Amino acid sequence: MWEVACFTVFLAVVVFYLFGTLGKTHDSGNHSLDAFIRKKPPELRSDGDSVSKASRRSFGDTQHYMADRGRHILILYGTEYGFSEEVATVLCRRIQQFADVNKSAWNPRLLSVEHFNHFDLDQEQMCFIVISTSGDGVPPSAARGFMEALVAREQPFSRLAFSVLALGDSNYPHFCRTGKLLANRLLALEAHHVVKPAEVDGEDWDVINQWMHAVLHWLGSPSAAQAVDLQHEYLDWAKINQSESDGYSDALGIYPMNNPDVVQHILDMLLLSGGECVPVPSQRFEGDENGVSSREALLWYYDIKQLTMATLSAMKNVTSMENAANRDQIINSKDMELVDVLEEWDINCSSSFSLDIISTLRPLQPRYYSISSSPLLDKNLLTITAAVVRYTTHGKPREGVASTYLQDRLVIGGQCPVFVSSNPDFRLPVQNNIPIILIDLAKTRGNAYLYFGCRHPEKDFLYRKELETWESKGIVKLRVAFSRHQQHKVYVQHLLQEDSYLVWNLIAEESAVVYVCGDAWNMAPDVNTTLLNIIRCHMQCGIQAAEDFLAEMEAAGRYKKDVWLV
Ligand SMILES: Cc1cc2nc3c(=O)[nH]c(=O)nc-3n(C[C@H](O)[C@H](O)[C@H](O)COP(=O)(O)O)c2cc1C
Repeated sequence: MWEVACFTVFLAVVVFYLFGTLGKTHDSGNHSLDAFIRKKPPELRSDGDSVSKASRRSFGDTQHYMADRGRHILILYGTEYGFSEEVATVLCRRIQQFADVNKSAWNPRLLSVEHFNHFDLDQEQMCFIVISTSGDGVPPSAARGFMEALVAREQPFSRLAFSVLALGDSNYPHFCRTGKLLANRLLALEAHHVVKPAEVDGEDWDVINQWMHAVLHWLGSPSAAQAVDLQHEYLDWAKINQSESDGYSDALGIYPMNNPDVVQHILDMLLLSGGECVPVPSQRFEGDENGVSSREALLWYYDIKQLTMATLSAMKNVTSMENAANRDQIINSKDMELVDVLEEWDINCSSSFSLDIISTLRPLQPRYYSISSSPLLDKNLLTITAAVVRYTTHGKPREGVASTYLQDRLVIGGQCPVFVSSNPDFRLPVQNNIPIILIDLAKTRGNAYLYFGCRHPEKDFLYRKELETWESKGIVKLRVAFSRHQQHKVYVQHLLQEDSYLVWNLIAEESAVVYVCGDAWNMAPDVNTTLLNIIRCHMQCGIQAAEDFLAEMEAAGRYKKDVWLV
């Protein structure tokens, strides 16, 4: 049962704050906002240890990064929401431990593919890449440049050994597409894979662990040592400090705060005062060297809703719940939150156990909201439009972390940690005389045709006033599909089909650009099918030719999607 209310958040002050403080140090306080702001410059680490910071290099380091000799391994990650980074960090730590235990010379270093200008795969001999798929089967935005550079590259790699761990979600039509493309591209460029690539559905740590196990097994084999020269060249990382901002801004990443009442309840059940010192997940945040209080950690740094298998396994060891079937039911139930398991499992807490539990939790991820304002109107104002998520499962009321934080907990005049995340592909055409067809997206210019879908004119017709004003001024031609207003459901694809001649004419005769924005699960595939039907009908062709036509449009940047699972 979903109760959804929409509202617009104005974030002028917040954004000013972000730009005003990035990179500066903060006086200590209850918590420093700087600590939350995701760093844009490259992350360089030789260890994946989330607690020890001794060997972590600051972004200010400009010395030769690979100053230590050894058998170098480059671990790359391409991430949108942080999970690839988390997995790559674990791999880095395991390789480091493996090298320590076996007294071998493996020397891993971890880097985001975002900074592909700062590493040179021609200089590398062994590279493991963890990369997710985002949008509608596209690379994470931070990985686009890297992927494009690889696609454009013609020269083969002479000696690169690699393996790819592709992260994804099989609920999406293009499962793990980026990782698969990447592995194929590297193979085509004559790199050779030394460990079978793997595809991970969601957070399936069994598959992740199997792949890491295979990586370590390979590193232990004589052929791995032979593959890598000990006398590896040094790379110069002096350029790494340069600002990488490209000025694009499409979504606002918000680090939300968990519900303080729920956090208090968890602290009570864990028998913690809230003042104990807890390390912050350093792979995500630049936190306090000495950790933060357990209350602050649970409020700002850790995900208390989506549990990891590590958390459940740790709790399983100390539960006094006898009934294994009930326990397993909880483990298998995806929407059990920390508070539920603590309540139902009758956990025997000790303070060290409680602190260990916290460190097994996933780092709290930022939530992304499309920016719904234009800098052309006011460059100091940034708005987002959010639906407040409240629902019921297992007989309990639940809430979305970020949307309820914005509505219930972030007070007017308050500050909230944010950063801007770009989607450079989802842009208006450079030539402004080209018509555009916008599907489920409220953004207009010139000859714009907007197909907007919602449930009911009185309930969720967002920006109705603005859109109708623009329509009356001839700025946009508006078509609205209501799914719950009349007896029959009407969706945007039905309106596109009705307007088949117009749509075809715009695409074929006027080189229109089509933008699809919103639901990745139903809407985007249905719109895709409708466009194929329109193409088939007007070109009098078969499905393959229509698919080729649409693929060409996509490759030419004339069919763009910004879609997500709702
Ligand atoms: C908006 C959105 C779009 C996604 N699109 C795809 C997709 O097309 N194919 C896929 O296999 N997984 C897709 N995923 C799932 C992610 O790849 C998966 O959650 C992955 O673990 C995220 O890793 P990251 O945090 O490193 O980006 C998508 C996830 C989101 C939130």
